[in-house]
Amino acid sequence: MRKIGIIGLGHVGEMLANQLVMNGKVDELVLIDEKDQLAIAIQADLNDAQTVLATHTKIIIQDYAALVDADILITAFGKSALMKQQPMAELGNNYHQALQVGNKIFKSDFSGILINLTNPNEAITAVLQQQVGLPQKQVIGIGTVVETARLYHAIADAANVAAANVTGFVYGQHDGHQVFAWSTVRVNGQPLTVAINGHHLDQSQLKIKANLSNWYTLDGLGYNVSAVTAWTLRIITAIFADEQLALPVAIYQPQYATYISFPALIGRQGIGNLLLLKLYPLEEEEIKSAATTIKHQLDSLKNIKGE
Ligand SMILES: NC(=O)c1ccc[n+]([C@@H]2O[C@H](COP(=O)([O-])OP(=O)(O)OC[C@H]3O[C@@H](n4cnc5c(N)ncnc54)[C@H](O)[C@@H]3O)[C@@H](O)[C@H]2O)c1
Repeated sequence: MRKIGIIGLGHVGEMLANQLVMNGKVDELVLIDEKDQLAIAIQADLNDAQTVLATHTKIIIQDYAALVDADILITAFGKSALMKQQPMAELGNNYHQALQVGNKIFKSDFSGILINLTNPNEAITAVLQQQVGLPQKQVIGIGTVVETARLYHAIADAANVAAANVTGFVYGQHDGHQVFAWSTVRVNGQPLTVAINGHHLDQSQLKIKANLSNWYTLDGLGYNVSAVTAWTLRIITAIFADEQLALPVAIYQPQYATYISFPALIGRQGIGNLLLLKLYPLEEEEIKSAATTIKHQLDSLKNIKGE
């Protein structure tokens, strides 16, 4: 039996629940939000939709105790409307929510893999890991997975190839101190220093295009939802199938002594081996600097702890 929990049923949590149920990807789904009526509404709506499906998902709502035997828990609580002010504007609010939610998860005796989507991603993942008390390899953030996907999209468009032909990673801090590790990027095995499918690709243009994709989405919708949902589903599949899939998720990286977005293998155990790739010295420096930014963000939380 596959059992998943989702905490926070806003744009992202609701879409994720919808995709999991509609595609028959889960046998039991636990849905939790601070708004009771929202959880009741989503449960009713999904159960109505299930009348046409050949699969069935048992949907449980507002019950932390039901997480005890869940395989995977997604945290997607927050207040994404704050991001219109600036990318890290959710920090104070989400920190307080993370303390409360983390404590309730701890009391539920949940022992599976926690995937955190809440922003600021690396910092909140670190806070949740502390609160929940699970081993670091079982507490993962979505990190720079979506930034990496945007880079694939930009390269695929510029070189007229499929995004699936692109590999490589953006490291660092989601929505903040991102590090585009060009040394890791390949298109069908070729580095960007050679012509790709007859196209000479300009790194700074690719970076602008990747960031623009985020800008267009936020400008028109006011939030991001489809890409993060699709990649979370991809991670869920990798966990259930024990794939050892490499993605730049937010993980505890001992070398930097902090949670940071860094490529690692994902499987049934959560995080397996980290990918210690040979990067350009400048990239190494930038990752170190991103780690410092994340540590400062975590330090700043100590000052608001007493609120
Ligand atoms: N990493 C990414 O690529 C990415 C992409 C999109 C969103 N996000 C982040 O994911 C989070 C959710 O995004 P969204 O657009 O769905 O937000 P949203 O504001 O639409 O919804 C958040 C939901 O969380 C609920 N909530 C708040 N505090 C709670 C608590 N203590 N317990 C239970 N529920 C609680 C709210 O009631 C609301 O329904 C945000 O932090 C957002 O920044 C990350």
